[in-house]
Amino acid sequence: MDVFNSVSASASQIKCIDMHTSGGPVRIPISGLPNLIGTLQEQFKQAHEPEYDQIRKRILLEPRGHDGLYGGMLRKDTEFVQSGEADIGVLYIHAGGYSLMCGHATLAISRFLIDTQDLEVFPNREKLKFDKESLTTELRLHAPCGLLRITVPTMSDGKSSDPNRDVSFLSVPSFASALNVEVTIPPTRRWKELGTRTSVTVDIAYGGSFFAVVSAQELGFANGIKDIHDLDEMWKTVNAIKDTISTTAELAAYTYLSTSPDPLLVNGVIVRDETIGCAREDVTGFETGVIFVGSAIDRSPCGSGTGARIALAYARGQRKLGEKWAYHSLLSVASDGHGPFVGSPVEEVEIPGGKGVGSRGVVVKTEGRAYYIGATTFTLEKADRISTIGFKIMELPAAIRSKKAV
Ligand SMILES: O=C(O)[C@H]1NCC[C@@H]1O
Repeated sequence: MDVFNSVSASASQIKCIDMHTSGGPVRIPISGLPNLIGTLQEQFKQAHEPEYDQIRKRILLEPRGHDGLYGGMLRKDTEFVQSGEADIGVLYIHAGGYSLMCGHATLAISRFLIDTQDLEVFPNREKLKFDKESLTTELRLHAPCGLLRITVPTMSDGKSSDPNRDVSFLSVPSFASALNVEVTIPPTRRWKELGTRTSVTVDIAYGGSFFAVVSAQELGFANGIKDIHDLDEMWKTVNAIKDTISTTAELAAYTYLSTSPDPLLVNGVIVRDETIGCAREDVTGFETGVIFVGSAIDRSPCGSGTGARIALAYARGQRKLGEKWAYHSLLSVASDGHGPFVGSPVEEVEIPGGKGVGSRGVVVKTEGRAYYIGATTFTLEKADRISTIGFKIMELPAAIRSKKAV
């Protein structure tokens, strides 16, 4: 224990709680956080500055983390916390940067916020209302995309979360911004399964961030996801779609929010398959999605992508308010159906500034479970020149090419 204790006690330590939501890893730093100030959007911007961003890189990149790792930096002071609209704020972090929304991290962070009684970490913890009847606690989280309203199953002591029941959250309004748009794939970026076709038909929807949604069959995989043998190859396919949307003005126009002057662009591509998945007693249907976000495949069924897919189904008249659907990931299907997210549209709303199909949207409720997997203290020794801001092995060839000869 001597080395364990001395490393844990080092001056440069960052303490983290590690969890996973349906396999999607979530790291929650609870000490050593950057001192960001201002509104949540201002903090979001500041966090990108190298002196602050090195904390994110140190805990999420290699050798301490990996490409698929997500997390949440709790923000005790935001404008919504000051006005009493939120209990606490969060900045979602991942190995590639920062995101507006992360459903799987929200589910994990919410359990942690019920379990912690440490007022240094969560000053408003004692103000949360525990409902003895339903054995749940309500939590309001100020996220970069807006206010999330969360219900956490709680044990009868009111002080700890119940891992045997689903956490759920009501997200910011989700909407379909484009149904059946044709994306013409440049000749050099076409994939084998596309055959002689030159374009694919995709949907674009918002669930806290924008997703392009396309069926595996439309991409040319006749038997759906089962026909996908090489996930590395699939990146080329989804990146061709994503890049074409971003660089084609009339397609990028589908990724605007009225609150933002610039397009937000497509955060991820969801390759869906309605022919596989597993039902649950309380759902009317299911589907499976392989979610390509940033430089990683989502291990979880993707909370923001669940909102986007429900908005699409609702816009097509395929889903009723309150109707539950199970959203599976590759992992939940491979795990005998354990760990889907269950989503349902709960309220139809107007989307400010929305056009056409995007003028109406839905508030989506997403349910899922998160579990603790560890509590870690990371350290940085002064002599260590490699791990200060971490690295991504796949980016090293490009980094070497851009260096001057020494
Ligand atoms: O659950 C989600 O919303 C996220 N999972 C990784 C990428 C998405 O942001």
